[in-house]
Amino acid sequence: MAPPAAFEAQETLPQNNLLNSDTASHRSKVTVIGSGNWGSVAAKLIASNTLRLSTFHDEVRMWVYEETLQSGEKLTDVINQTNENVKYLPGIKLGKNVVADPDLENAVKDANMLVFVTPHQFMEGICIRLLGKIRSDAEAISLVKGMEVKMEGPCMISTLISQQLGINCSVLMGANIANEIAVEKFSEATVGYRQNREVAERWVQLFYTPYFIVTAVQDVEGVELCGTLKNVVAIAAGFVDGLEMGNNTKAAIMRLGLREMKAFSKLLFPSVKDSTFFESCGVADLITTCLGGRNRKVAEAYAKNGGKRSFDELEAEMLQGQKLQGVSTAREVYEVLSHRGWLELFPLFATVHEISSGLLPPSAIVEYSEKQVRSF
Ligand SMILES: NC(=O)c1ccc[n+]([C@@H]2O[C@H](COP(=O)([O-])OP(=O)(O)OC[C@H]3O[C@@H](n4cnc5c(N)ncnc54)[C@H](O)[C@@H]3O)[C@@H](O)[C@H]2O)c1
Ligand SMILES: O=P(O)(O)OC[C@H](O)CO
Repeated sequence: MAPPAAFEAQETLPQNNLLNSDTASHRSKVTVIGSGNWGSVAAKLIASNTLRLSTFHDEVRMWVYEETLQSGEKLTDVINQTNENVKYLPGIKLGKNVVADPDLENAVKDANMLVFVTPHQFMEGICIRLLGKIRSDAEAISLVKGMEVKMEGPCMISTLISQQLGINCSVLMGANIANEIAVEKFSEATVGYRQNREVAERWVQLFYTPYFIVTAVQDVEGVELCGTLKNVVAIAAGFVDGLEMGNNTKAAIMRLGLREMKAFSKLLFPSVKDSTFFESCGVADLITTCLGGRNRKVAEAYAKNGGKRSFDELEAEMLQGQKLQGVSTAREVYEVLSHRGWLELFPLFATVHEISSGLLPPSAIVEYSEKQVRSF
C-alpha cells in the first residue's frame, strides 16, 4: 500500500539505496537492544526492510532480557521457535530474520547500527555493560522515552549513550502506540538527528514502511524531550479520566501540558525548535498517549482507587511486565525543577509528581486545572 499523499511530510526521505555498497561485507548489521512491546514492533519494522534492501544484512539481532515464562521455557527460545514475542507482543510474527539473543555482548558484537529500545530506567546499566564491547564505527538510535537526572543535571538517554559509548546517537519518537503499528495501522514518526543528514537518511531507510512514515528533523533534544515529557502529561490525562472530568478538561490539560513541554525543553536546550512540537513526536504523540497509552490507563486506575493502590502495584497487575515511563519521568522532572528553582513555572509537571508520589490526592488535579484555566 502506498502512503496517502496527504500524510507525506515535507522532509520525508526517499527509499533508494543510500549506502552505495553491494558487497555483503559492507552491508550494515542491525541489532535491536530491547524486546518489549515497542522493541518487538521495531524489530518487525526493521526486519521487513533489511530483507528488502541490499544495503543491510538480512538478519536482525534482538537482545532479550531473558526471563522464564510460566510454561518453564525461556522467552528467547520461544521467540526463536515461534517467531513471536509471546509475552510482550503475542500474536504477531516478527519476521524469520529476527534472531533473539539473551547475550548482550554477543548480540552487539558485529553490529554497526544499534537501536536502543528499553524502558529508560535500564539504560544506564545496559550502557555500562556495553563499554568496550561495540564496534568503533557503530551509529546508535534511541527509541527510549525518558531521561536520567545526575548530579550535574538532566541527561537525555541519547546523551547517555553518546557519552558512555563514545558514539553518535540519533533518536526516533512519534505517535506510536506499538500494538497499532504491529497490525500495520498507519502512523508517522520523527527521527531527530544531530549534524549528519546522511546518517538520518540511513535511519529513515531502516524504519520507513508504507504504514510507518518517518520524517527527519535536525533537533535531537527537541524530539527526545517531546517523547519524554508527554508521558508526564499522559499521567495527568489519566487522572482526569479516573475522576470522570470529561473531554474538555482533558483537552485543557493537554494544552497546558504542551505549553510546559515546550517551555521546559527550551529552558534546558535553547536550540530546541518550535517546529519540532508540530511533528509526530510533538503534538501527535501527546494526543495519542493521552487517549490510548499505558501511562494514561494506569493513572486512570490510580485516580479511580483514590490513590490507595500504588503505581507499582497497578503497573504489575495491569501491564504484566510492561513498564510505565511517566511516573519516574515526573519524579525526574520534579528533581530538575526543585534544583533549579523552577517549580512555580511548571505547575502541571509538579502536581503530577506530587499526586503520583502520594503527597497530594488525585483530586488535586481538579484544583490545579481550574486554577490554571482561570489564570489564562
Ligand atoms: N509500547 C509502546 O507503545 C511504545 C511506543 C513508543 C515508545 N515506547 C518507548 O519504548 C521504550 C521501551 O518500551 P517497550 O514498550 O518496548 O517495553 P515494555 O514496557 O513493553 O517492556 C519492558 C521491557 O523491559 C525489559 N526488562 C525488564 N527488566 C529489565 C532489566 N532489569 N534490564 C533490562 N530490561 C529489562 C523486559 O524484558 C521488557 O522487554 C520505553 O521508553 C517506551 O516509552 C513504547
Ligand atoms: O503506552 P505509553 O503511555 O507508554 O505510550 C506509548 C507511546 O509512547 C505512544 O507514542
